[in-house]
Amino acid sequence: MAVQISPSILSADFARLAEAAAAVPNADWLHVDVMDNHFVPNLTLGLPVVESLLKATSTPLDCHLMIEDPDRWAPAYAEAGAGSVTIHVEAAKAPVRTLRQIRAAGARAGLALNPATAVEPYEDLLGEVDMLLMMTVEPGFGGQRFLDIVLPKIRRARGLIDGHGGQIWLQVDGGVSAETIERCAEAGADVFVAGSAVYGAADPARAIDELRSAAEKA
Ligand SMILES: O=C(CO)[C@H](O)[C@H](O)COP(=O)(O)O
Ligand SMILES: [Fe+2]
Repeated sequence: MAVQISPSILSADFARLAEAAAAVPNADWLHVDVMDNHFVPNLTLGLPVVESLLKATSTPLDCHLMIEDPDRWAPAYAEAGAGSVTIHVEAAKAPVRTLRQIRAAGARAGLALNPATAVEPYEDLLGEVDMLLMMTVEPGFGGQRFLDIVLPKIRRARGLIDGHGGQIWLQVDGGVSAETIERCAEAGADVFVAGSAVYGAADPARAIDELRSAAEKA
């Protein structure tokens, strides 16, 4: 699978989100971190902002829901037009139903795992997902340090995906930079979220090009 880069607008200026989207025409996705101050200790944005962003950009939205009740809210993001909607296994009470609802609404269905959550118990859900998201920081904030301890799990997830034989993407999120992206790619990731490494750079589009070539080299 070709490398895909999904810059996280968490590190952009929330008063200028349309400009943040326009600054990265070479992005494959725009990663939107939805946080509710319950599942994670931070509060960001929700459905109304996603609806406005959808009107402001043609780049597909990759919505990462860090919320307590994804079963209630995830389908609405898909119905609104998000290209991908990811729910956390630690939060979902009915993940199979919710993943099916996301797909039925026309979006790609993602399943996210916190750094300490093992992937093996979710092997039977692979048929329900289009993407696995491996958190490489504890969710809640941008700009954190990449957790190397997640790399063996990324390798195991790659093995499970390859064994499954489907077209499941493997995303990494948290502390992904020019310095860490090669390790993620070597471990088998193919979709890379980067917030501070893109929006903290003087030239966000150039930062994406650099991340992409580093991942492609690995
Ligand atoms: O889900 C997230 C945090 O919970 C963000 O997507 C992630 O942290 C991106 O920011 P950075 O690349 O700066 O780590
Ligand atoms: Fe995220």
